[in-house]
Amino acid sequence: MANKITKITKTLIRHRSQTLLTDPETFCPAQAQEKQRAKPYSQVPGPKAIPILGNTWRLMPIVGQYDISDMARVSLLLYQDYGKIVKLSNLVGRPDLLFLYDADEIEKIYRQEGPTPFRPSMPCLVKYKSDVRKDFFGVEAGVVGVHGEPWRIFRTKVQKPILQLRTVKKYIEPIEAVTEDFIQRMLEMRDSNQEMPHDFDNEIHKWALECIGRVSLDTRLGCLDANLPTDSEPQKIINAAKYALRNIALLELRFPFWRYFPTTIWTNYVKNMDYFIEICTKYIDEAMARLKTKEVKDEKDLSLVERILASEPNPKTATILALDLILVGIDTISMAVCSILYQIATRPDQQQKLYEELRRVMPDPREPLDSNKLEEMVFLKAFVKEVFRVYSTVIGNGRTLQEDMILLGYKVPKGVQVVFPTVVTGNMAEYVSEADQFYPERWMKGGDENFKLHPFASLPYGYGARMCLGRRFADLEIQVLLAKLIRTYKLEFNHKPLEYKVSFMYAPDGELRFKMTKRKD
Ligand code: HEM
Repeated sequence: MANKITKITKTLIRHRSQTLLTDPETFCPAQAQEKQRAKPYSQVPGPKAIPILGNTWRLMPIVGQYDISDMARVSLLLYQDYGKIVKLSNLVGRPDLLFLYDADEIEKIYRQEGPTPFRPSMPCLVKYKSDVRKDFFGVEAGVVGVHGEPWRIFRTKVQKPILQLRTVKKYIEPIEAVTEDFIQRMLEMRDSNQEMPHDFDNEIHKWALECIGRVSLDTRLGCLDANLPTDSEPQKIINAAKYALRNIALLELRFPFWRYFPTTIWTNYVKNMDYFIEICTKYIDEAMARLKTKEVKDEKDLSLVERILASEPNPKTATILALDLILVGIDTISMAVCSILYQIATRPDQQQKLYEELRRVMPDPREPLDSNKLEEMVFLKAFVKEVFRVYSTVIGNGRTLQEDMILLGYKVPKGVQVVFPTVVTGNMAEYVSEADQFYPERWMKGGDENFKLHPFASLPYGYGARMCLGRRFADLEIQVLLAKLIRTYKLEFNHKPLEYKVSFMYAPDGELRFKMTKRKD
């Protein structure tokens, strides 16, 4: 009998300790209490939905109260009207959007995400990859618009070479060469007032495309040639990229007619995407042919594309990667550059500080850049971070919850798309001291220690396993351009101040007629 009791007691103790280890609520009573006290999801504040059209009408042209091009202001309005957690529910054909303006809660979501974070973006790209061109993409459809295990497998294959500093450093020289050509083009483009043409943003697009072509297709596409004919290949790629990205917001946020029948925007979108596949296949096949005849002694001699081709004999992987990099790597970087150049041109004191740093690091501007010199440009990097904080090029990031969570005291079910409006949180006094001041030094070591800077308030490249795959190249391209340009030229903007708008990215809206004059030394 005594034996039986001991056995039962032991079983109970084992069961109890297992429960303690596996059930977080028993393990952490505070969590259990939080869950008990949490309010239902239905009580999350937000604009009221109307029958049939739900809240989608709010994003429709004319009748809608929110203009997509004003999305940055919309996310601020939602915060001002409803507080730190706002639900936009009953959107036709898509799950609820939950806007979250609390950096601690954003941090909680990022830190708890599992091995396959789900970024709710680009349903039209998902349809294109998984349905319209399933024949081409198959299961290994890349990283953009791909989720779960297929995303993890693809990302694991390409992540190491693309994020390795060793690989990125190899591109300082090629990016510098592209940038020198671009600056030469800028000089040629100046009008009699030494100002850039009205469509200078198109020129920045060409520079971005030339950089991404060099990195992801191992080629100089020739976008910076003067008098590029409108039907030339590079101009066609630029137009296609612009079209695809600028229409994604319309396709995704407005009433998704394209899901039910092929609208004009959708049909053109598909044509553009098909064109990208054609271009990427052409250049990757050429790179493969070159690699086959190349004598390789060391992996270090290989370019990024060649490293991928060497490890993945099916060129499809390199082709799909190139496609993804081009899809997200042109507009993001060129809009970021439009914004950064506009800020440096309209802030002469900051430009002077940057110039002094560059003169110190690059006493002879004709000498090539290297990683040590770039490392020393601390003010330059801080300036770029401050532009991203105040004018977040990507206005927000997001995650689809893969587990139920308690956020700011509400029970939020899995499947809800949580939006992190970086453009608002990066400017909240609660997270950033003197948030309304443009102060790059806040990002520098040895700055004011009492300055608050919540690490999750401004994350221009996202966070975690799904973070921007091209961030190292983006940083490199921006640094090289700013360093080369401001070391030798003064940039001014002598026109009416520009407002920022969202045309997929958040950037100054208007003609970037910068005045460019040579410095004396
Ligand atoms: C300043 C320019 C750029 C900004 C602000 C930016 C920002 C971002 C952000 C916020 C994400 C989402 C990250 C997340 O979910 O946590 C992202 C993803 C991504 N970015 Fe960038 N990006 C920039 C430039 C580039 C460039 C130049 C490339 C290509 C060379 C690139 C390639 C990608 C790719 C492939 C993804 C998807 C990663 C994945 O889902 O696994 N980005 N970017």
